[in-house]
Amino acid sequence: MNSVIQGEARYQSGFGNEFATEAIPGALPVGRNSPQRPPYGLYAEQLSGTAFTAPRAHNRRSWLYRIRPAVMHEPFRPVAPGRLLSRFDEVPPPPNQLRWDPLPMPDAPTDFVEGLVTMAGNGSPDAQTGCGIHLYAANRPMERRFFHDADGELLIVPQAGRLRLLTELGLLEVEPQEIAVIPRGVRFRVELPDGTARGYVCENYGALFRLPDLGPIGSNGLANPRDFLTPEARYEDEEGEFELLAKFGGGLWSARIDHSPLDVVAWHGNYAPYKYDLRRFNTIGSISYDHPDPSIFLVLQSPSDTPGVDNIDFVIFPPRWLAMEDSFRPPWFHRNVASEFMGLIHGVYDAKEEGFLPGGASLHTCMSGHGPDADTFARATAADTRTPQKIADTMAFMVETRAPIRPTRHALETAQLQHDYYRCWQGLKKHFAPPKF
Ligand SMILES: O=C(O)Cc1cc(O)ccc1O
Ligand SMILES: [Fe+2]
Repeated sequence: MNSVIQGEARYQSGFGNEFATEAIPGALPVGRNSPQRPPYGLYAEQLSGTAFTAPRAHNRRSWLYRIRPAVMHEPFRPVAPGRLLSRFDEVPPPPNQLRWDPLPMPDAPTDFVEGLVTMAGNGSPDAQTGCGIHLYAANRPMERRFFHDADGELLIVPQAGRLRLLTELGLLEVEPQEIAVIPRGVRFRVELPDGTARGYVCENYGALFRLPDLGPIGSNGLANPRDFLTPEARYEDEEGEFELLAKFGGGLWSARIDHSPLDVVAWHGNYAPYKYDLRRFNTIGSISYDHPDPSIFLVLQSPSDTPGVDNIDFVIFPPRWLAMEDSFRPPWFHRNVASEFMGLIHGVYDAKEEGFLPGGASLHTCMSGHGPDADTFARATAADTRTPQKIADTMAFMVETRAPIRPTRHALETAQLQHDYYRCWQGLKKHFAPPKF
């Protein structure tokens, strides 16, 4: 088997492959999914991430061979969801440009789920369209508790501190500048190897993230499929008092469970968590003139029902060379029918000299004007564009959505909101000098 070993974790490479993995040799049934008696007394269970009848190219499901079936837990009861939300009608969405300082690390003991704070979103889990955009800041591991999100798949973007994601289908270890995707419904718990962790989560209510078509780019480029890593099977055989948390219907629920649900000894299929190192992205740009549309930086897309118009585009702005001649090289001034929520993982973003901090966030909603701040404009209009320029030490990302992104009440009332954000454009000078006739 083509195994990729990183630290303690073992992965299989490829995007959406038909993987097959067993923690004990012989645990995977051969030739059928649901034999009368699966090997070693395991239970067979199917986990479907798309409709049974979805076209083969988009059909995602896995078969799990586990010590106990997932149904074995006590009833779920609602619990206070903290600041984790799936409703975006609390406040009228302002058309203002918004920006936030990083979320402070918590004072009180806070695990990954407790540390989730919803900043914005659109659509709804029931409608199976849109997304929730959350930040997290955590300082303790999830102990004796597990979580699954029935509302959407979770795209996790660590900004500070590594995460150990122990999932039903195996272990993912991710660090800042890597991302992880946990499919809808997959149970997991999060440990913090560095003691604390902070980052972003995009909860995708719509179609599963996939790699975009490459069109005229050809058969390689952007995020290459083999750089996506899915864990090999790994299981816990533990009994005791545990808690199973579920996000469902926008709410948070809790059930007692008397064993670890991470008890999948073997699995096969194409519905599984994965991780990707954003530094592997094959960035493509202009080698003649002009700054291309940010779609050139697309890592993963969640398509909508309208061809070419995505529910979510997950886009990154990685280190790269700028070679465009006689061009304004940074992102241009623009307004967009789509809405743009951005985060900064590392370094400085090339459209903002200051104020957009690692761990911070910005939101430029449908048709709100934005672009380079006054300092960036001054620098870029004076730059010598006869030579290429390297943008190094940077990693920003954007969650771009078809529907307007609506901030939560918390996002508009938090102390992290930068009330003076608009000022970064107020220094743009009038340069108009018409010819005198
Ligand atoms: O607004 C932004 O900073 C994101 C962005 C970057 C870019 O290179 C082109 C368009 C765009 O919206
Ligand atoms: Fe933009």
